Amino acid sequence: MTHKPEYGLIGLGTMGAALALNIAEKGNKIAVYNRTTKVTDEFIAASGALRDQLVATASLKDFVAAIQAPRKIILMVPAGPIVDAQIEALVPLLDADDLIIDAGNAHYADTNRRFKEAETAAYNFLGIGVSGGEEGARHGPSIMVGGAQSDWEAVAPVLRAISAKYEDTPCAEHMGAGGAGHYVKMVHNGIEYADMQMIAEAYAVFRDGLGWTSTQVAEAFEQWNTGPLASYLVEISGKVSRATDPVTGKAMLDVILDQAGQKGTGRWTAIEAQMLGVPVPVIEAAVAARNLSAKRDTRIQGAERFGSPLQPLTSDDITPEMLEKALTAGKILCYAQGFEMLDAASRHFEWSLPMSNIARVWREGCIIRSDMLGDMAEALDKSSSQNLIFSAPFCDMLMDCESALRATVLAATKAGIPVPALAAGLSWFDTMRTARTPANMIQAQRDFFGAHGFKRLDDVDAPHGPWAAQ
Ligand SMILES: NC(=O)C1=CN([C@@H]2O[C@H](COP(=O)(O)OP(=O)(O)OC[C@H]3O[C@@H](n4cnc5c(N)ncnc54)[C@H](OP(=O)(O)O)[C@@H]3O)[C@@H](O)[C@H]2O)C=CC1
Ligand SMILES: O=C(CO)[C@H](O)[C@H](O)COP(=O)(O)O
Repeated sequence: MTHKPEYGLIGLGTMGAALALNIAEKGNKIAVYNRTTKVTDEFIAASGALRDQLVATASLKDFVAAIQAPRKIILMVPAGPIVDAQIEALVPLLDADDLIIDAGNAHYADTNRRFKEAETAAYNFLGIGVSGGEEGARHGPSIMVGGAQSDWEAVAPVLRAISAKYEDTPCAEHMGAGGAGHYVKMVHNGIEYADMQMIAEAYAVFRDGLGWTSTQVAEAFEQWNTGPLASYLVEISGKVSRATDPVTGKAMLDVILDQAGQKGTGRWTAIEAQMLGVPVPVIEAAVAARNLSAKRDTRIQGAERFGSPLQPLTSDDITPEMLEKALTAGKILCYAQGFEMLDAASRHFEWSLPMSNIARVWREGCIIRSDMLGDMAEALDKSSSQNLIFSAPFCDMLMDCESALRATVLAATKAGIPVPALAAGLSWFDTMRTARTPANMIQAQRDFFGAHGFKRLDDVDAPHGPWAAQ
């Protein structure tokens, strides 16, 4: 008699189908269910040698019945109300001790709420962030787990087995209780937005400033991927720059509309950073840039009304080497902001986030994987709360790259090329090394119009200004 699978997965879309095959390939039988049965049939038909590991079901009732209790059921459906509806449909069919694992990009607050609902209804729940896109889900994603330690331990062998490996170390870790896993995934995506935006800004300097072709841009990205910027996003930027459109024969990038999509995780990161009072201006600039990109009609109207600001640049203004250093600085600054946010969240939500292990889990499998993360993990091992810009080797790297970042922002500004994320990184860095900011002016203004009071630099006990007398 064949054993029933312990695992089941609902939602055979891009991520769910790949994850189910990954789980099957690692020697686990898995039951699958999809709202549209035709998709299940096609998935099974294409499953090849893994067919015997898969148990296809056509109803939720059959799906639950096909799994051995205590069941481990992975949801890979769009985040939000669909997850709630799926849980609501599932729960009446479950036994106590069954475990629901939401593996989509849920908002951590929804995940916290779902934990409470699970406690009341007596099933177990995990919220896990999965990164790596379709390829990662199929062959090794980075996995960030939130929930009870005992539930993590129940699934850890399988999650570790399917995860990406960095020198044999699985990129799957328990981040903490409740929504901790989804929170870490959210910040991962915020950094992803910032990383992508800064690469796009470098592309803009090449394309609009130096007049480079996509092939020339591809060469620069390919070169950069052998140095400190070595990362998945730089690698794929080289690939997309090199690609040719099979329809027109033009460079692929030259036929793609300049409106960036978004599902919301970057925006959530910016909002949550504001809630914590942690500045993440590079991420905020990246989110704003996506929003601005969407306003194409207004931008076209602006170009017609005000004229394009674009001026050509020469190699006297900017070189690929300078841009590489500028991007290196920008990358350090945006990761520093992301980790500072995670440290603040860890304390605020009392999660004890494993800061250096977050960097380790991101070394492979996920979209922001990059060579720099190994050094970041070591720096966070030494001090998990000190901002990364103060840690070796990033302190020295920033000193080395700062002038190139400044020159890049200056050159781009002179040429009329918007570089909001790089400029935001530079301003943040400049502020972080300014012992006396102009915030004394803001304090004086606040006191003038609202008697809000201020602290003084000296010991004089006079917390208000002489405004009435002015
Ligand atoms: N794509 C990516 O690169 C990544 C995505 N994610 C996250 O993973 C989750 C899934 O994303 P992805 O695989 O890309 O999405 P897809 O759109 O490819 O697949 C969605 C799946 O959910 C099912 N579904 C949609 N609506 C409902 C509904 N109302 N009730 C039941 N099932 C429904 C679909 O079934 P049907 O066939 O019937 O439509 C399909 O199986 C999301 O939370 C996403 O943010 C996380 C990391 C990376
Ligand atoms: O989570 C991911 C990778 O880590 C997804 O690819 C994410 O959906 C991309 O976000 P957006 O659609 O907002 O660009």
